[in-house]
Amino acid sequence: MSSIIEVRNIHKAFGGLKVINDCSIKVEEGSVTGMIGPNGAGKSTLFNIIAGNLPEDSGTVLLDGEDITHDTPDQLFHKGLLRTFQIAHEFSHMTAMENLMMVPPHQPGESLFNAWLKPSLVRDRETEVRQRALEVLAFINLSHVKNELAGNLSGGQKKLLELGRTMMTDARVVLLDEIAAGVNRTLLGDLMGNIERLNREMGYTFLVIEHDMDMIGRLCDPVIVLAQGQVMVEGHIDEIRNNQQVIEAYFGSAETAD
Ligand SMILES: Nc1ncnc2c1ncn2[C@@H]1O[C@H](COP(=O)(O)OP(=O)(O)OP(=O)(O)O)[C@@H](O)[C@H]1O
Repeated sequence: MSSIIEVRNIHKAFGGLKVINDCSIKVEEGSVTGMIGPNGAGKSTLFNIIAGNLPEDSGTVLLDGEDITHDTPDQLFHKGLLRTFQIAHEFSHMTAMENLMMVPPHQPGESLFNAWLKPSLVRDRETEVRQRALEVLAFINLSHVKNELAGNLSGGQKKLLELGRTMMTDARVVLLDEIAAGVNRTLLGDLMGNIERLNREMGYTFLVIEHDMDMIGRLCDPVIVLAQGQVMVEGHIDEIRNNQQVIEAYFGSAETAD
């Protein structure tokens, strides 16, 4: 396997606080790589840098060997690197189906020029997008709520919809930031099953920040442990759980490594 994402020697400080400290990681293509670490370890900061939401102080991020350090989230979206975001306020007033149909980039329907001159193209494209949205809803088991406003969905259903949005485009790498938080066990099972299927059947690579160790244990291999803005250790979850350094890093924080 080759690296699809490579983070090289990233540094980031907020004022005098060094949060990411010469951090280097590799995410292998086709993997579901987990990232764990005590509160404040710098996991979200590193995610934000990879996803183009936060500038680094120094260092490089590569996607398939291409330097993407200064790409915007929109540019990364077009290159197939996405992160899930909570459904924004304005989207909560749209149905689950409409939320999915909003996603595709370069939708010809958005262009007045196309609407005037190529109405059939717009119609074809809309039919295609609608069809894909229906397939995504079936895949994520939300067909029964397709006409429900996103704001009325349960926490877990919203997470499924967020994952579904990544399926409306041709994603290659998806960054998941604590998607298990507040999701009930049944829907969490659905969510994990979908991540596994997207990985196995559609070749998605995932980088997952998660505090839920059951989810990390079931889905992720390898697991990277971040502490004080650096990689402390990387390996299979069983090695991580028994690693003395990791146990000590968690000791005294709100989380435990078991
Ligand atoms: N925009 C910011 N301005 C100042 N300090 C920040 C900013 N963002 C994060 N920090 C600080 O950087 C440190 C790392 O935060 P980060 O959210 O990356 O950690 P984390 O590993 O994701 O933690 P958690 O598991 O609690 O989400 C923390 O001390 C945090 O307070």
